[in-house]
This record gives sequence, C-alpha cells and structure tokens, in this order.
Amino acid sequence: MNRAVFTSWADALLGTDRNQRVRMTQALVASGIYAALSVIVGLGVLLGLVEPRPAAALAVTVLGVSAVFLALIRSGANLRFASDPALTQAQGFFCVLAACACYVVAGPFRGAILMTVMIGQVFGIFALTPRQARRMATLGVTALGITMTAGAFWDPVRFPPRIELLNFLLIVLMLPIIGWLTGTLSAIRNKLRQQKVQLENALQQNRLLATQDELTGLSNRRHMTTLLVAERGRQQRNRMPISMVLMDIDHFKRINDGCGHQAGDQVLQIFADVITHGLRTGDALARWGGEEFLLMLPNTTAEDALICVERMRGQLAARSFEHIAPKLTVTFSAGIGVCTVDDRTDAIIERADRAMYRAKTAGRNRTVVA
Ligand SMILES: Nc1nc2c(ncn2[C@@H]2O[C@H](COP(=O)(O)OP(=O)(O)OP(=O)(O)O)[C@@H](O)[C@H]2O)c(=O)[nH]1
Repeated sequence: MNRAVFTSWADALLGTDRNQRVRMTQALVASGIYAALSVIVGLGVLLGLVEPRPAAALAVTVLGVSAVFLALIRSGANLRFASDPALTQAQGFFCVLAACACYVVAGPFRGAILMTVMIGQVFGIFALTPRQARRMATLGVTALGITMTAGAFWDPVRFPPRIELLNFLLIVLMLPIIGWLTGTLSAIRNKLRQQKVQLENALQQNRLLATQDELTGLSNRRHMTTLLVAERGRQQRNRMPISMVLMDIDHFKRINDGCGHQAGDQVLQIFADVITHGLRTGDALARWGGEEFLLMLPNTTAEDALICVERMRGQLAARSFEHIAPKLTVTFSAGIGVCTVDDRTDAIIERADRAMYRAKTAGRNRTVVA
C-alpha cells in the first residue's frame, strides 16, 4: 500500500487531531487485547475447559463495550469529559470488571487472567494522576478479592479456597507495585509537560526581549533596523517616500533629577503609549536610545509627517502627568528626514537627528523638517 493511501486510511480510522489519534490508538490496542482474550477463552471452550454460554456472553459484552469506547472517542463525544478525555478511568474500571467476569468464566486457567488486570493498570500510565493510579490498583485488588472470596464461598469445588488465597496474594503483591510504578511514571510525565510549558514561555520571552524594549514594549533599535530594511525593500517597488522622525523628550534629565528615575521611566512609558496610539498600520515606533524615539512613516511626505507629529504633540499635551508629579508637563522636540528611493537610510536618520537638534536649540517643543 502506498504512503498516501495508508495516510488516508489512518486518518479515516483515527481522525486527524493529534491527541484524539493517540486516544483512538490506545482504545484500539485495548480492543485488540479484549479480542485476543475472547479468542483464547474460545479455545478454552473448544478444549472443553470453559462453559460455552458464559464465554460467548463475556466475549459479546467485552467487545460491545470496547466498541462503545471507540465510538465515543472517534465521534469526539469523549471531549465532553474535560478532566479525563482519554476515558482512562472508565476504561480502567471496565477492564477490572471484565477481568473479574473472565476470572469466573475461565475455569481452570483463570490464574492467567490476572495478567489482564495488570495490563489495564499499565494503560493508566498515559493519563492517570498518581492518586488515580493508586485508586485503580485498590479497585483491582478489592474487586478481585470479592470475586475470589465469593467463588471460594459458594463454589469451593471450582474455586478451591487454597488456590484462591494464593491467587489473591499474587494480586495483592502485583497490583500495588504496578499502581506505584504507573503513578511514578505519570508524575514524571506531568513534570516533563510542565517543564515543556515553562521552556516555551521562556523562549517566547526571549524572542520578545530580542525585538522589544523592555520598559516601553516598543520595538528596540535592532528590530527597528530590520523593519527599516523591509520597508526600504517595499519602497523599491512602490517608490513612495518614507518619513523618518527622531523624537527626543525635552529636559528629560530634569524630570529624572527632580522626580526620580522611576518617575522618568513612567514618563517614557506614557510617551510611548501616546505616540503609539497616533500611528496608522504600517507605521512603526522604536525606542532608539535613552529618551530618544524613531518613528517610521511609510508612504508619507514631509508635509504629512509634520501634520502627524503635531497631532501627536497635541495628544501628549492633553495627557496628564499630575499623578507622577504636580504640574509636570512633558514635551518633545522632533526632526523629520524624508527618504526617497536613492537615499541611504542612515544618512536620512542622521539628517533627522540634526533637524531634531535644531528644534532643541530653537527653544524645544517643536518640529523641524530637514
Ligand atoms: N528614567 C530613565 N532615564 C533615562 C533612561 N534612559 C536615559 N535616561 C536619562 O535621560 C537623560 C537624558 O538627558 P540629556 O541627554 O541631558 O537630555 P535632556 O535632559 O532630555 O535635555 P534635552 O534633550 O536637551 O531637552 C539622562 O539623564 C539619562 O540618564 C531610562 O530608561 N529611564
């Protein structure tokens, strides 16, 4: 069978969702084990060791219930059980009941049936918490204990008490050990999952730090350089001017010295917030240095950039800084450089920088076009 045909068959049988495929595969393996068990019990019938009617009833019930589990998972109905979507607890509970019934039906080879309960426990590794694994082991010991005691009490010929006692001791020894192993493995699995989430978060944080300024959340200088290169690439096609605006907060040192470094930080954050809110899609603002910001306005002439910057000046003037320090006002000086297709980016930023310094020397709180 070629690969594409195999994949489409696998998709039809298991579904396409990754988690559901895992659950479906596990339920199919469990069904396979029940089917194999039914065949072995059937052989017991052929060999005259097992009664045919109870064996048939057991096989039909076990395979029927397995089919129900498969249908629940394949249809997605299992997802309604948010705490255990793999239905592991229900399947484990059913496995214990099936093993008890099989133990009664199996006749002289019932000792071997005890292994099926253990297999049921091992399936718990995939989904049970350590507590649930212990509970499942306790359920197995209790249910089989009751079955063996009842057999020895009511039918001591078929269930000789001494053999039942030995079988029970075997179960008492094995199930708690498997339960403990299952619980330990499941704890390791949960820890690995937590570590994976922590690693993903740390990676995401690293990615942000590589492109963002931590204080203001704006693009950092490095990221802005990447954005500039990309925009210059687009400009080669659309041949529109790009305005570069350097903005510098006025007398920022006084704010730091008079109100404290923390107040200075807050002013930087508010400044970034006000300017960001005045941007169109495609515009970009970066923290270029300490209290210096670079604004990139694609497809924008110097006249339009000036209008835009003066609008931002008005928005900043309207913003209150009283909660940081009484009577505190914040202004900025800006220089605009316009970049055409043939200009070098760094030359235009330098030109905007010189224009910004002219705005400073001319009295601050103004914009100068280079
Ligand atoms: N709070 C705070 N201050 C910063 C940060 N980065 C740079 N600064 C300060 O920003 C101040 C910049 O001061 P100057 O370059 O002298 O300029 P200025 O006081 O703004 O004066 P003009 O630019 O001439 O209007 C310095 O005191 C820096 O320490 C920061 O992240 N947080």
